[in-house]
Amino acid sequence: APNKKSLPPGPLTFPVVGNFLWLRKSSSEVEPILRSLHARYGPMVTLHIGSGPAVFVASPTLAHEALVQRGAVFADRPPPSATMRLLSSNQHNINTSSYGPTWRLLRRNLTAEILHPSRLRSYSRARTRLVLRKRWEEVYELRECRKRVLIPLIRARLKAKQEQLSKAKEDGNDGNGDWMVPYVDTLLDLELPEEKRKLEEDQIVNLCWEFLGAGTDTTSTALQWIMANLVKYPEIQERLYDEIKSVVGQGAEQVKEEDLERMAYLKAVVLEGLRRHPPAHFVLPHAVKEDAELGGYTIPKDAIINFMVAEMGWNAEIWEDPMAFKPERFLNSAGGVEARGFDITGSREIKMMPFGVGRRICPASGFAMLHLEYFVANLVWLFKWRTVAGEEVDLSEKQEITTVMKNPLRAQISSRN
Ligand code: HEM
Repeated sequence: APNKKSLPPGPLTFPVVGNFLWLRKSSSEVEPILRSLHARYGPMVTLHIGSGPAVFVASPTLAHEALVQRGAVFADRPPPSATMRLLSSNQHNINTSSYGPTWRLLRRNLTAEILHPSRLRSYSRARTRLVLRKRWEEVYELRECRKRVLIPLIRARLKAKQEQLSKAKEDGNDGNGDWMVPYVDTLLDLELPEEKRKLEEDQIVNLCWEFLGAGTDTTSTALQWIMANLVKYPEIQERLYDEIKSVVGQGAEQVKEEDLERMAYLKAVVLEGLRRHPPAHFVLPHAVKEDAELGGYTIPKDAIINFMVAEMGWNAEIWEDPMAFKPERFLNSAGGVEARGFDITGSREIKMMPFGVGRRICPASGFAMLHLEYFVANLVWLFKWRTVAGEEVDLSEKQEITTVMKNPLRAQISSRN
């Protein structure tokens, strides 16, 4: 029986250099090792890496207990490293701030003002247009698009933002429809709870960076995985095309946001993409403010605790034939409803958690779902996607900031009309 006073089991020493905080390289080296440690020791294991112990939880039931049932206990973040403190303007952004009033204020500002349904439409249109407007070459690389369009865009925006910020008060310029401006405006108005003062300029730039950074790589990675599967499995793409046609009607110029909720198979395709290929294989590191118990073990307050997102989505006790890409697993026998009603927040039970769950769940999960549906629907409605002659879609993974395709998707696309 586990000793109630002890950390979860694990190897005594573990020769990994690097840190887990930002899901970088080391996590891809550690993931297969963790898998075998879980097979040997059970659903919770401890690794001693860097400064303190890091506990990894593979069980959806224990994740639900920690993050949902006892959410407030497990909602903290570990103290940042010196570098991270600098990069986050001393923890003045959402993902690094500890569980408390500053975190709550910044997070509420984002969800209430920016990710609010009334604003979603213009954001998602602006971002979607970026990709759809691109010249579509016969063979097109989505990842190239990420590099060529999104990253320069972020750089330009940030630069522009810094310039705009210094001018913002004088000319009240809305930056010519610049879609970041409303967020900046909300940030200019905020007063920090403990310090009773407005945000400083670098903190505002930092929050904009978080907004762009957290949303761009994750979303484009998910999109690429989904499109890769639609190229690899043309019958799924055709079924999706048929569903879109039945909703928007022959000859429709594009799929509109309001059409999406009538497309159950579309939602199933996006969910299956996030289950089989979650962009983040782990959540961001969590911590507890006081020593806490979980699964019969102690989680000390200096430990990192993380949850194995990808493992949960691939759990054979929950998902039949888990490594196969089968959107219809989300449909009920009547062909709908279940996918539309699927609870991605895991509030009742966790079957997958691509956005995390509980207090620290991705604040943009709804936005990201909507955006992915909008992208996928339009890309399939406007173009037929096929493998490039003589090539096969390779679903091998590679760890970057997110888990991306080792061999980026290449596809032959042709206009549908
Ligand atoms: C497919 C797209 C996305 C995926 C898969 C995703 C996934 C995640 C995950 C796994 C976490 C960590 C949860 C935890 O630590 O427990 C997270 C946190 C976060 N995400 Fe997302 N995300 C996506 C899109 C976005 C977008 C579009 C934005 C912003 C517009 C965003 C903003 C954030 C922020 C601010 C946090 C930190 C939350 C906190 O610490 O309270 N994400 N996301």
